[in-house]
Amino acid sequence: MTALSLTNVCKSFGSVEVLKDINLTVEEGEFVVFVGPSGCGKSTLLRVIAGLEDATAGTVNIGGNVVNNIPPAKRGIAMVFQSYALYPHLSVHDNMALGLKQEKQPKSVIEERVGKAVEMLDLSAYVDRRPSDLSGGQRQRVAIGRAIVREPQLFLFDEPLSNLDAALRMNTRIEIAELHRTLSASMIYVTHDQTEAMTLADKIVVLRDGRVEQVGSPMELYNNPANQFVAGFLGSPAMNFLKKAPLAIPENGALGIRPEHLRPTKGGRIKGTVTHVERLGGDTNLLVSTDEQEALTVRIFGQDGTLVGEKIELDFDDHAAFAFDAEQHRVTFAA
Ligand SMILES: Nc1ncnc2c1ncn2[C@@H]1O[C@H](COP(=O)(O)OP(=O)(O)OP(=O)(O)O)[C@@H](O)[C@H]1O
Repeated sequence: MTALSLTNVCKSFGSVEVLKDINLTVEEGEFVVFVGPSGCGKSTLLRVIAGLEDATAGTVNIGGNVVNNIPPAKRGIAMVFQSYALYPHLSVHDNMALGLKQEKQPKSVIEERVGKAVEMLDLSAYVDRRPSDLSGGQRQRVAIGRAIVREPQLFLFDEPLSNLDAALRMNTRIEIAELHRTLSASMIYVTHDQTEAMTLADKIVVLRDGRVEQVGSPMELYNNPANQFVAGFLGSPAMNFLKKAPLAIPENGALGIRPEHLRPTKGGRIKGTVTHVERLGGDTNLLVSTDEQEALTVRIFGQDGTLVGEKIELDFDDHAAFAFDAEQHRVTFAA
């Protein structure tokens, strides 16, 4: 069954068109990530689905029902915000129970659902604490718990990890993935972090300037990007784009090569000078300025003794490279 379908959804604020003709489906149990640069409309799209904003045009259908005129509380969704949005004067338990109380659920149901969520999220030791006495990660788990107890048809996450530090972000990301496996629930997750998108999603929706650029599984998008924007957005370090390429590319186009596909090779087709070395322990990134004055990143697996200022020759397998035309669309290489 389809958990969500959006048909020709548009949203304008005054004369500013923020969402332009969005068509999209989320299947039941699917984890869908909306990703894109700041200001591309991710949060607005999530808020239109939640009912916190009205669509200017188009249809929002949740679980088979058109919900355009249905208020947020009746849409069968639960939303988790970046800012947690917890009530400071309520305990963890009461924060999680509040939505159910407002729905006038019986006390036994409230206690059972809150108890289950507390256990699932490892919050047993904190049920009586106020949010101010919790760490950022614990607060976000409470916010997630508050969503879980409502047993929604669809979970909406709006950049839930952006206030957490790097280590906690990774742990919480894994917890969210585990939660998705346990609940088998439909989830939509907004982020501008391509690592979160790649690691969490069954399906990624890449947005740019209010439009859908491409939809697909993480590996489909990584291995088969439709255009230069998607190719450059997914992958870290980002794909290199060469204007002066050692292969035939369209006029004013670009050759795309991922950093991990470039390797130092004596007599290699790309020649340059190392301008910076990033030693990450497990990997080494070399920043190279080519003899054609273009900047490249090379990712070397493991540790590498290359020094800044060294001359370097690089090569790559032709089949691992991408060609883009002057409009940044992907094209196949001429045979
Ligand atoms: N209430 C509003 N009134 C006017 N413009 C708005 C309103 N809300 C959002 N916008 C504009 O809509 C565009 C998309 O905003 P949105 O918050 O959806 O982007 P985003 O992709 O989520 O960005 P970020 O990653 O920075 O949160 C932006 O240009 C923003 O300024």
